Amino acid sequence: MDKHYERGEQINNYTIIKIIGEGRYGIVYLAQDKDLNKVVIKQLKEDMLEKYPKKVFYEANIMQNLNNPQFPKLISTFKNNNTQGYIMEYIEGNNFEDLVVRHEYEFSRKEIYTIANQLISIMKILHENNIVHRDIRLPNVIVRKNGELVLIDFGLARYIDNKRYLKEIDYWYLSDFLIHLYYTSYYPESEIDEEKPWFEELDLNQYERTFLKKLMGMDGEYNNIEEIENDLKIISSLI
Ligand SMILES: Nc1ncnc2c1ncn2[C@@H]1O[C@H](COP(=O)(O)OP(=O)(O)OP(=O)(O)O)[C@@H](O)[C@H]1O
Repeated sequence: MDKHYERGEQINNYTIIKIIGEGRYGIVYLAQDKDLNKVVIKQLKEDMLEKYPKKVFYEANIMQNLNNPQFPKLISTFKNNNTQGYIMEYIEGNNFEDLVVRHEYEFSRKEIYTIANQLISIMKILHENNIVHRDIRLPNVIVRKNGELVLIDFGLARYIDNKRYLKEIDYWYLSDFLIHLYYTSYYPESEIDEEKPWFEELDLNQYERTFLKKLMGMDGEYNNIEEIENDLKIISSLI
């Protein structure tokens, strides 16, 4: 059984405030230093450490190589008696799942294009560093108070190898992310709505539809991020 740190306990001079998540790989805590600066601590589960001693540190390794405000900074790794893991910068703000599900926020076209643009910039940094994130989903993008987006959770991120780990998977996730935002202003016409795919259900113009499909590889495919940027520019200029 993995140790679960309680409120007030310490990991490397950081005081635990509470658990904010627990997945297959680890237990995630919110903690603070003596000046009350918050950090996030990821404690790796013992069985995962045993099974995948290298893989479980990919996230820390990749974060260490990304020095940019669009990603949380890795502060340090830790190894105590029975626990191991890493400590990272805490990003204050709402994630997109909170905005969509809890706040029921309806995104306008203009906002969706701005978000798409920011996500593309984030993907550009990643891919230039040869990293594919593989999990760009609503809960993994936080909006800071100043409107900047931050991508978190590099648990599935890998170095691009053009065999198993391809950059195109992030294009697919970008499309899926944007489709979720389009759905925030979608209201079915009748209660008993027939099952339709998103590209028929959503009120998209032909450029948006092709853009989203192409990102998913359903209608041709993008070869690079510049092509994606160009198409988004055209779409944005039409509103
Ligand atoms: N650097 C960070 N700053 C702020 N919040 C964070 C940060 N990293 C993770 N979180 C939050 O902590 C919670 C758990 O994090 P995370 O998703 O990485 O782990 P998890 O619980 O194992 O989830 P999953 O199994 O879905 O990957 C989430 O609510 C996430 O928004």
